[in-house]
This record gives sequence, C-alpha cells and structure tokens, in this order.
Amino acid sequence: QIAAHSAKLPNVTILATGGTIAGTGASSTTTVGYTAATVGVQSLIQAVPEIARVANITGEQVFQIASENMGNEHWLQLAKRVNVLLGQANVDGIVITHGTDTLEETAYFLNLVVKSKKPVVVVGSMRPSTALSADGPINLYNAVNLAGSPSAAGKGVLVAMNDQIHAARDVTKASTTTTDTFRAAELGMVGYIQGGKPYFYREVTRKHTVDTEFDVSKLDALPQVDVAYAYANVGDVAVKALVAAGAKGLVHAGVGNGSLPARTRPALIAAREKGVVVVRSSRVGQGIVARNGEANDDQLDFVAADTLSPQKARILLMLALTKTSDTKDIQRMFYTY
Ligand SMILES: NC(=O)C[C@H](N)C(=O)O
Repeated sequence: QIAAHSAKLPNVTILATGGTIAGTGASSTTTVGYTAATVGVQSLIQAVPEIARVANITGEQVFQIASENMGNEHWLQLAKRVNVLLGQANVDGIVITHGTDTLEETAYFLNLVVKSKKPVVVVGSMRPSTALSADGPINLYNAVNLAGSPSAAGKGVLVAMNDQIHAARDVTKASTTTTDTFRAAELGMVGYIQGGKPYFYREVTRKHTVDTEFDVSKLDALPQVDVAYAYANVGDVAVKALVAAGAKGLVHAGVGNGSLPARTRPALIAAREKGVVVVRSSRVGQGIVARNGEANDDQLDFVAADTLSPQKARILLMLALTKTSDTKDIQRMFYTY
C-alpha cells in the first residue's frame, strides 16, 4: 500500500513477474541488450505515482524472470494466487506485469483457469524502464485503470499494451522489438484505452474463466505437451524425439492449413498409435485450421486447432489432457475455448 486507502477507488493488486517492464539498461538509449527482470514491484509502483490516484494499489512480487523462462510451474503458481486474491472481497481487479515474449501464453492460460469475472489484465513493455520513452509506465497506468474498471469484468483475461486492449485468446506478439507489437491480426483487438478510460468495441465469443471446465486448484504439474514445427525438407526427427522424451500431446505447427508433410506424417501416426494426442495447427498465424481439411482427422484420430496458434494450442491441449484423452472431447474443447 503506497497511499492512503480511499473507499471511492477500486482495489487493484499488481502481481509482478519480471520482464522488460522491470528491466534496466546501461543508458537511456539502450533498447536492446538490457537486462530484464531487475526492478522490484514496489519500484514499479513508485515509478508511476499516477496509479495511486485511480486505484488503491497493493503489490506482490510473484517471481522475477524474463518471460522466455516461463514454465508450467510458474503458471500454476500464478493462477492459484490470482484465484485466491479474486476470491477476496477487498480485491476488485488484478494487473500482472510480465515479459512480452510469452505474455500471450500466460494470458491465455489464465483465461482458461481463472475462476472469477473480476478483471485480470496482463501488461508488459518493449523498452526497459531506463529507456527514453519507456512504454512501461503508460502501459501500467492503462492496465491499472482497466483492472479497476467494471467495464472490464466478465471479458476474460485482457492484455493492455500500446493504448490498446486485446483479448487473451487472440492476441500475439507480432514484432520483435516495436512498441506496437501486440496484435490480434484478422480477428482484431477489443478496444482502446484513452485518457485512462477503456472503450470496448468487440468481444471474443469463445468461453473463458468461470465458463471453462478446467480447475488448477489441485494440480502440481501439467501433462507434457510439445510443438513440432514444419518447414520445407522437414523430417520426422523432432516428432520422434518428442515422443521418446515422453510427450503426452503433440502440437504440429504445420504449413498452410495445417498440412502434414509426407516425411513427418508416419511419425505423427505412430505417435497417435502410442496414445499421444496430436493437434494439427498452423505456423501461418491467421485463419482456421479446418478439421478434415489438409488431413483426414477422423481417420487419423487427430484434432484440428481451429484458430489457435501452436503455442496456444499447446496450452489448451495440456489443460484438456488434465480432463480426458478422448480426441472427440478434445476437439469439442478446441471449438469451445
Ligand atoms: N519485452 C520483453 O519483455 C522481452 C523479454 N525478453 C521478456 O519477455 O521478458
């Protein structure tokens, strides 16, 4: 708590996990080659005193990592903490500060396992806190406003970056270094934040949060699911290695409409025969991977990823495997979430 509590303001908890938003560089012009995850949550809060005027702020350092090091164990810990906090009457919304590299994955995981309608907003930055025109402070200010806004309730986990609001399911990091990196491609963002006020224009129709069947409260680990990437001349080495290493599920990041290269296909079929659940996704980044399109999923007993990117299909498949290994049921989930 950094300011006197005001009954007129929403109570927003900031859960800090690291990333560039908590990063520092050697000089104000260092925008690459900086060190992520060095600034603690209290310093992040103190750097943006404006947020104390729009919410009663509490900060917690959940972990302090660059988001390329995010693991399933971090997600489980974070999701459990979010669910505990949102169950409290004195928490109205949560902001999670996060590295941008896997931000969309954490957001989608939480979108499927948070059991509350209260706002959850994930935010990061592309420039470290020490940079000229650092984007972290304005992004944090926007995120706190969004998390404290009743208009953000019931919309699933949201991402606030670059004055834009994105839905966790559809957003992806689309540029390695620019501040407008978060985009939802053809499906589009859901709104803007202007002058601290959120404006919504669309909603994602897929189920989330309180309307999912997933429960992480008793889970200590998630099933092993990996991604095999397709390209011209690809073989079956990756698929075979992943299966040998114990994958319970495999997401194939196919070319085009989830096509299966002939040199990879037998290994995927063998994986399925061993009980591994195979999801066909696409490396393209936009569009539907159609069931029974470029492969006969009915015959192969594979699952089509719909519009989920390979990295998000991996998350849904992990959670699906905590409930069932029935591919028809898993396909239903891919058309539901
Ligand atoms: N902009 C960033 O946050 C990148 C950083 N590598 C991270 O994801 O933690």
